[in-house]
Amino acid sequence: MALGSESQAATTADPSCPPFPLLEDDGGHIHEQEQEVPSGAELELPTVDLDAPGEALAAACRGLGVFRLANHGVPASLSARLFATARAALAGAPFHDKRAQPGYFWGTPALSLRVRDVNWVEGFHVALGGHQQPAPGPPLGDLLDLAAEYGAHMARVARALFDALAAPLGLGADQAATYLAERDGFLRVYRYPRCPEPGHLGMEAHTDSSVLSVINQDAVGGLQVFHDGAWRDVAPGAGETGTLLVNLGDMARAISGDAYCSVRHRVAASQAAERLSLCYFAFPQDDAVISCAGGRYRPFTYAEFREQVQADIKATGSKVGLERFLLR
Ligand SMILES: O=C(O)CCC(=O)C(=O)O
Ligand SMILES: [Fe+2]
Repeated sequence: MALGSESQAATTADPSCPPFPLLEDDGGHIHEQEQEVPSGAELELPTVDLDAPGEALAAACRGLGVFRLANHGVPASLSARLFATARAALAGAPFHDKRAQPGYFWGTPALSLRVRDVNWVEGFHVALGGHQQPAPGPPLGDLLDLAAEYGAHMARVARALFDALAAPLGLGADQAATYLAERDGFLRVYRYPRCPEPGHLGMEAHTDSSVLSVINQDAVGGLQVFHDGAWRDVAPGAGETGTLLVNLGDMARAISGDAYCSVRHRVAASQAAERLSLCYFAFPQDDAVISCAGGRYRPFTYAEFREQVQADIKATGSKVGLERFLLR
């Protein structure tokens, strides 16, 4: 059931693609456990209006933990320019050039260390929050400039959503401020290249460690949400200039005492079309003590949580997450 040889990683003919390992003769064994889980019908998501989030937001957070966001105020022209630049920087550049660029990654090493589970994805990790980046030439330099402008919109959106979803939790002013460091989040610019064979995931199943994550995707689709015991497709909607998609992460679940849902999700790889997405993640401040009266978790700092996740991934290849902090 193992790959013939990890050293025999095959590349596709496309020079923009990283050397993703392909299966040799026993196609389809990857993610066999995932594939035992049934696939259900497409999942309808609720829509929240950022101008009037109200009860729709609270219901979406308590229910699915994922929703579409309308009236988000991100200019369609900014989104379109960012996608075009991302396409040029990823699909339009040879792998050998990209791998030398700051922030470039492929195969999501942060989520899995096992070669056989490598994810069919590449991208750039862009730290927001004013860290001085060396200024590379175009198209990556342009991408970073646009990402900074887009990141400011994401911070605005995240703060507005957080204040609305935190209100019913009765957080103090200090908690409301430190539980979301919206300007210090990061942006991942993903490209899921066309995959030459079935049985691969673009991104394996996980919950986000964030407070909340905001996904902007093209019209290709591939995102799936685990709901009622099945993997359900999420329609991409109108694509890059339409509604955004928001999902809550582990920190929203912890500060709400499990009232809010940190949704399990993954991305299917497609043989038919490549997919681009821009994902923004907002976290608590590193030293924020996450606690919830009557909750199931012991108080922990966000830095502690992040370090535990990294340690678990290093030791086992997978994230354990909040279970690690359960009160004994
Ligand atoms: O590309 C996407 O739509 C989702 C990516 C994702 O789930 C993640 O980066 O955590
Ligand atoms: Fe995610």
